[in-house]
Amino acid sequence: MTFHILISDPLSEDGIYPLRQAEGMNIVMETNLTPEQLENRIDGFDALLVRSQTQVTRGLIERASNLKIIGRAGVGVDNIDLEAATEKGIIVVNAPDGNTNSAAEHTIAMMMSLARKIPQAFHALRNQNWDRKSYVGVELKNKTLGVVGLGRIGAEVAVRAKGQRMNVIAYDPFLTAEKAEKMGIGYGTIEEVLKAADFITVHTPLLKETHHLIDKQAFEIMKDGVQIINCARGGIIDENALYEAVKSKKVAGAALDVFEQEPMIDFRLLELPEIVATPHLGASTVEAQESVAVDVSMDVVSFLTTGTVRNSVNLPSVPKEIMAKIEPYFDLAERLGAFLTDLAEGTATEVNVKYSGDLANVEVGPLTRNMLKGLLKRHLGKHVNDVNAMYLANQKDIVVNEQKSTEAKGFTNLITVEVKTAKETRKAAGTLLNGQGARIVKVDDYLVDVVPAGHLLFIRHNDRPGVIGRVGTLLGQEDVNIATMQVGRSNVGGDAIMMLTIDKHADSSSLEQLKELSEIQNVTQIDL
Ligand SMILES: NC(=O)C1=CN([C@@H]2O[C@H](COP(=O)(O)OP(=O)(O)OC[C@H]3O[C@@H](n4cnc5c(N)ncnc54)[C@H](O)[C@@H]3O)[C@@H](O)[C@H]2O)C=CC1
Ligand SMILES: O=C(O)C(=O)COP(=O)(O)O
Repeated sequence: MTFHILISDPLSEDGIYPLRQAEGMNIVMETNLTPEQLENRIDGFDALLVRSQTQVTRGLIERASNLKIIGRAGVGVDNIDLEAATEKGIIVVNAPDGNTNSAAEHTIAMMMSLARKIPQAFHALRNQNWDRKSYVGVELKNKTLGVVGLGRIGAEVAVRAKGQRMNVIAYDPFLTAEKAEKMGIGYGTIEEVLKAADFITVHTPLLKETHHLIDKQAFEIMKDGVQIINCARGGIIDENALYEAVKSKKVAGAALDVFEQEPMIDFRLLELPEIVATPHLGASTVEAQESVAVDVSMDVVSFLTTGTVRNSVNLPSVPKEIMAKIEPYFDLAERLGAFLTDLAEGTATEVNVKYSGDLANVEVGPLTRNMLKGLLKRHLGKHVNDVNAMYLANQKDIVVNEQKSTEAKGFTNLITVEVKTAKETRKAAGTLLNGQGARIVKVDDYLVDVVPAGHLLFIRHNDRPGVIGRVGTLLGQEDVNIATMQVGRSNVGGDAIMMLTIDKHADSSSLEQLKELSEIQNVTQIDL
């Protein structure tokens, strides 16, 4: 089998060796495509690898009928329409750690350039202007650096700034007093940080919530003569507000690596002598590029060949050791979902899944997604997978509840799925028997022991002498061989069930004849 991989932004050749070494990878590198050319090119590719340049829009995703994985060789995924990818069941992975160091070093370099006006002085010198008066800077020592966003890069910047003998104060919604104390930095609300700082550096992702986080009002509460650094994302700082704040001397200078529009088309900010800038070079080191390309290539190979990834952005990551525990149950969960779709009459409005026994102590999200995949695939088709199963369930207004219990009624593990429709509530429970594989052990309130595979008939009837024989005879006449049969009843002469495994799909006329037999209430065929 050959997988087709399109690399549409420049990636380190040394870093993509996991792709080059893997068998069956057809790698196409086309890094100069226009958005239109890319849209016309994408169909047929299984994987797309990008950096920040390629805009992976909904339009592009819609044209990518075969795409399974988008790999972002870097951190920020704001150039990828995650919602569209998730809806289509395309997994998005990134390389969150590989460029942290380079981005932090670049931030410090930018702050020092800004403080000592190095780019401006160099520019003057280049123009043969020996000017020592215009480029008097300020020291970093004893100044306060405000860090907005203390994640991987923000934290590395904070550590380095302390090395410059700066005081550091940070704001991050996840920053605790203990962590701040451990790092030897101060913390506060965003307002407190903005008010206290001589230099402010932003390190948040670009989200709806962080768009124009630093706007006109934010500049107003800052110290006069504050200096700003942005090596995170254009758009976190409102460029128009920054322009005005620099013009009015509120802001003494700004160092920018990233811009609202990239590549830059409006150079107005750069006309201000207080601005220093680089064209999004934070991650542009040999080391970072190799590292992010290796990480993302490994995930792409791993996903295409084994279905597992380490750094998914649109699917919660599960630690390897937990994955090893739950993976054996994926198939059972999916089959239970499929079984109940066929069993329950009407469309599911609520699905309750209960994990008992061993499973109560592990992360079960992936199991629920597999169960939903089985449940939804019947009606929504092959494109349902564990990436989009939860999204599709939400979209169809299906309420999904998870429950856990250490008590497993004699089994070491048990997955019980209850499906509610407008018409009825149906239930099935399954387990993995040591060495014997998956079994459905309960349907509604009846105990059974059925391998969840092949062609099944679930029959509800009245517990009367001769019913079982009549079913067997009729199926025999219809040339349908019964492989296994289980019976159960609520009480003698009451409601009863038959659960048959048959060797082939029974046609609808056979099912109609079965339904016409006296004492038969209902017949459901389930193909797993
Ligand atoms: N210039 C460049 O070439 C590079 C830029 N980046 C960008 O740097 C940024 C940070 O990357 P990482 O540190 O790896 O990400 P991260 O995910 O480790 O850290 C982001 C932090 O921002 C915090 N945050 C979220 N919303 C916030 C808010 N409203 N206010 C304050 N904090 C908030 C989060 O809690 C998190 O701790 C991203 O935007 C990334 O795209 C990353 C690498 C290179
Ligand atoms: O990793 C990130 O978020 C970056 O901004 C790096 O972008 P790039 O891969 O250099 O286009």
